[in-house]
Amino acid sequence: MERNIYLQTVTLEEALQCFEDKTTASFRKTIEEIPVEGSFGRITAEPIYAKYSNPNFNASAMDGIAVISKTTRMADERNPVRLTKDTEFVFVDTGDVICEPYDSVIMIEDVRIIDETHVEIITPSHPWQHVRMIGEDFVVGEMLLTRNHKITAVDLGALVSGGIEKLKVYAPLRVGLIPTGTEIVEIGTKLKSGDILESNTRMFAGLVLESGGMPIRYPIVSDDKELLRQALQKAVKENDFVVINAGSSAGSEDYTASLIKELGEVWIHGIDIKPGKPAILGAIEGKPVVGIPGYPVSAYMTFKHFVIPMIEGIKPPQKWMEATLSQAVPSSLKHKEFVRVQLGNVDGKVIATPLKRGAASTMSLVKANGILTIEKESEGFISGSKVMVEQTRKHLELEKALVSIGSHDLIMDWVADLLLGEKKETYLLSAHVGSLGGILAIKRGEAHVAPIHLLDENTGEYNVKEVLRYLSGEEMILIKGMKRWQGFYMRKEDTMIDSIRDLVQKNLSFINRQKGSGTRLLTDYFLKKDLVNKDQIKGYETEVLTHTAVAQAVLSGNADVGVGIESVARQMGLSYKAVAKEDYDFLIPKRFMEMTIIKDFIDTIQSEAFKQRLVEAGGYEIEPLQYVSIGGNSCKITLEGR
Ligand SMILES: Nc1nc2c(c(=O)[nH]1)N[C@H]1C(S)=C(S)[C@@H](COP(=O)(O)OP(=O)(O)OC[C@H]3O[C@@H](n4cnc5c(N)ncnc54)[C@H](O)[C@@H]3O)O[C@H]1N2
Ligand code: MOO
Repeated sequence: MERNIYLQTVTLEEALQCFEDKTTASFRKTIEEIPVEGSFGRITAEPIYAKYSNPNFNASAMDGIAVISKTTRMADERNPVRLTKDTEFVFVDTGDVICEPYDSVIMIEDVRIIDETHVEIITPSHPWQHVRMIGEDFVVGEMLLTRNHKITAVDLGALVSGGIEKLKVYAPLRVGLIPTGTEIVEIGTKLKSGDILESNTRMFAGLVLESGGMPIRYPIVSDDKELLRQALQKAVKENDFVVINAGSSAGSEDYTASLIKELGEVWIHGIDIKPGKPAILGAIEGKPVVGIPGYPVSAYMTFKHFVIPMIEGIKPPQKWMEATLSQAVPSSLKHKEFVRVQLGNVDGKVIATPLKRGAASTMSLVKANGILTIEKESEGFISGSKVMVEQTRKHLELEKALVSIGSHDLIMDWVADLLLGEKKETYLLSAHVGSLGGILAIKRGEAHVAPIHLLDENTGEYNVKEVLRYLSGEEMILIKGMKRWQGFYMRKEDTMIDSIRDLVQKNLSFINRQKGSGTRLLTDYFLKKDLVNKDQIKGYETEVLTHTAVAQAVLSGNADVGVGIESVARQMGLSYKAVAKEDYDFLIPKRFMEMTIIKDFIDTIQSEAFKQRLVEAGGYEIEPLQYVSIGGNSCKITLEGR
């Protein structure tokens, strides 16, 4: 069995430098001449000069009459000047040619029509008044665009006005994309256990297009060295740049590095970054070849660092901003790490909420609008640290982000969707850290809203006590009215229970929620009520962060029973036994209540469309909203509905 152990790693900076040095010598861009109509988004290969002036003649800028300026010099209120058609004036419209002897235009509003052939004016018209002189915009021979300029829509207008029919641009870099792996299958295949849908090169194709290149995607190649060799040789022949996806690490069937070495050279294998460590940089026949690690986030990171700048010809500009971390991000000291974050603006402070760290988490890429870099040999950051974050979605305005941190529920996804559907501007960023985590985020000024459901066992009341306990200083609004059902998740055949006691008696395993979540509190309340000790529960120590993760564990057989909301049980087709109806409240600092994003949020949860979704999902009830005002150690209900 052939294995390649590559643990020789270099820093990202060294790798970038090496790649840049080695490729500029060997790698040229071809230039092509194309019609102007097809040049949008292309990069100019030479400066472009106007063939015509704009305008190309003296043109009237207004509807009116063209006059000879010197004949109007004496006009005033008391001594109007009378002009005769065709010798002293002609009627002109905007854009008409102004030619000798005329040199000036008077707007029609300022002309008194006397008869068919005579007009009078009462103010002099100075030379070139309301005339766009030849070349006013640009003159023949003037440079319209420099070289290395990416052609935009407005540039197209200027080019055509300047008479440019064809222009020289760089041929888009042809980027060959080879997906590899015996377990990798095309979209449309019915998945068997072990199959993985080929998604990385689809993402790459998008990234190549976004950067102005031309993606050429090849069929999936299984882990067979000969087939891979053929695919690689073909791609090298047909492209300027080749990307091989997966097979980069130390597996017994990871051939990428050894093949590139056989056919060309490998400069680097292994970079001190996470995700993205096993990346390979090399060349075959003078064309750069990059071996990309298979995990989607690793794939994205290496593509972003090594392929995109090569396509664009320049390193794309980065936009950095300072942000406060809402959760700790510890690091292992071993690599430079890239953590995907959600950036939002709370009270003028940019808050970065870290997303899932795993290299296989595609959703962390989908949800992120920023990337936080943790340098090698750094222990990471504690919650509340000020960090610099690279913004990845510049079109999203942070001011429009409604930051929600707290308990998990599917309804937050529906709210997000409805906000963008109906309000179109406010977008929801929601992080699931449990109810207590939500209250603490509000306390630290890191969220606008916290969805919470914390039961007070003694009174049966929800949330008020905990809000008072942590947030007695500032006035808070607790929006009440949402109710939801929680119960046991079970598989139909074998794991049916009616109570926690049954769970113990039937010796079934449990999947728990994290400490600080409302569902964990509810579970502990069931235990107390049924006089069951947590040590009797198999799996009590295994925690996950969401209802969906609990349901998935039960569905897959990794656990037998869990506690969660009804809507998720229905969505995932699990058996379910209802046990408790709880208040799912929204905690909002009073000072935010007048913000548009908060008003949009409240409008949305009161909308018919939202209620409709609750009905469709099942397991929810919504009553007219009540605003409970909590602050200064007091609690009063101030408003009913809106
Ligand atoms: N013993 C070691 N094992 C691994 C190491 C290591 O240092 N020592 N590194 C790990 C790291 S870090 C990464 S990253 C991965 C890279 O793996 P490969 O590039 O060899 O890729 P595969 O093993 O073929 O695939 C891994 C994984 O990636 C996903 N994948 C692959 N191709 C696609 C695709 N076209 N579309 C979507 N997803 C894809 C899939 O989940 C594969 O299972 O190696 C670790 N191992
Ligand atoms: O480099 Mo791997 O990408 O850390 O997962």
